[in-house]
Amino acid sequence: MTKHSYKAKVEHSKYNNARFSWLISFYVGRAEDVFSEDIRRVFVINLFASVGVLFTLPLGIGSLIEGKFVLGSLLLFVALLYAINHIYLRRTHNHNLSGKFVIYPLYVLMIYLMYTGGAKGTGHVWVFCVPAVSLFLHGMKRGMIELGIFTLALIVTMFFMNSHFTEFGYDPMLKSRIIFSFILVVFLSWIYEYSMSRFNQELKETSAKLKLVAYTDSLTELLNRRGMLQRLEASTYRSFHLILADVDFFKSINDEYGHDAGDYALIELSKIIQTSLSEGHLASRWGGEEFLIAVCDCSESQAIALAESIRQRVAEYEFVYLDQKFRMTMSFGVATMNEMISLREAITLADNHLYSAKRAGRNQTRSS
Ligand SMILES: Nc1nc2c(ncn2[C@@H]2O[C@H](COP(=O)(O)OP(=O)(O)OP(=O)(O)O)[C@@H](O)[C@H]2O)c(=O)[nH]1
Repeated sequence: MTKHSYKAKVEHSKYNNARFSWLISFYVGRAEDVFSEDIRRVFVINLFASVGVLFTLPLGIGSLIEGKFVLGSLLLFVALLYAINHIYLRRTHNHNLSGKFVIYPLYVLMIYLMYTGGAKGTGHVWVFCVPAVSLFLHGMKRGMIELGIFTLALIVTMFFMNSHFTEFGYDPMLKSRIIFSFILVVFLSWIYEYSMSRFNQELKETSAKLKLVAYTDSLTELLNRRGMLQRLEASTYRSFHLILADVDFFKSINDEYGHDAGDYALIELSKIIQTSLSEGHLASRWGGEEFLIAVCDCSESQAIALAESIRQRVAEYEFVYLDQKFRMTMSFGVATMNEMISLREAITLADNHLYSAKRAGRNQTRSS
């Protein structure tokens, strides 16, 4: 990475951190990727747990003051659970388990509210928050199954149990409408969750495609320079060998056989290079007719031997394009990156050695 692009990256991340600092401090204080699906889930569950505490705590205290001991205790218990859950999530980021601590107490609390009628018969007004939370936390399939069971539990509680709900004067027509409007909210939440998950999926696929295009050379399908640098910079290897290879007199191939034949030759060369490499080795199209190869887990002499074997395979290969046949050679420069020699320095060294190979007559490998 150049100094300039590194500085730009740091500046960009500072900007993002400042822009989203309230979000970051709210959920986990982790700033690498505020848009990842995992972090979005952690954020929403944390937000829900906080809002849950804000609602259930005063409602619980209010119910206790009104003398509703069971309802008040249940609300305070849920508030406590959500507060603990919030702390647990901040520490572990385990949103799968934490989500269960949010949704199951919510189901129980809502059924209890429907059964008792809540404060002055208003219990049912809270039930409409369930579908969105359930579908968000458990996804469309499991969320819908749980919502189906929950709806059945609501119907049983409202119509077939001697619930206190009846005491507040709700006639069957009104109760049916509450159930129907609940089902409508389930349906609307399902549509929303469905379109969101489709959108997220498409976003992920597009992002993967864009990354592929940004890091791949379209002609040879090898990594391009950006892709190779990114992989080398992200590598955990402390030392690897770089082989810079350049086609000899490629301009004359283009001039003599045409640009399309030149393109075909580059594709064939990339195949020869790729089939010469072992797993874990990287090959890239570094420039026009230049290829950069990175090999690790081997000695410098093995890297030179690899360059030599590719050189020989290319020299012996007959390129056939339409009715034209031609041969080509390549020159190679080998250098090593290690604790003493940075990636940039190793690339420059490989380039210098390649230049030496060219000056010495081409079709050869040079190293330090
Ligand atoms: N067909 C084709 N030609 C390309 C492509 N990219 C670069 N080139 C050509 O590669 C040639 C490189 O020429 P030079 O830099 O003079 O090098 P050279 O002729 O290989 O000579 P030496 O490297 O000194 O042996 C130029 O003619 C470019 O047009 C490409 O994608 N397709």
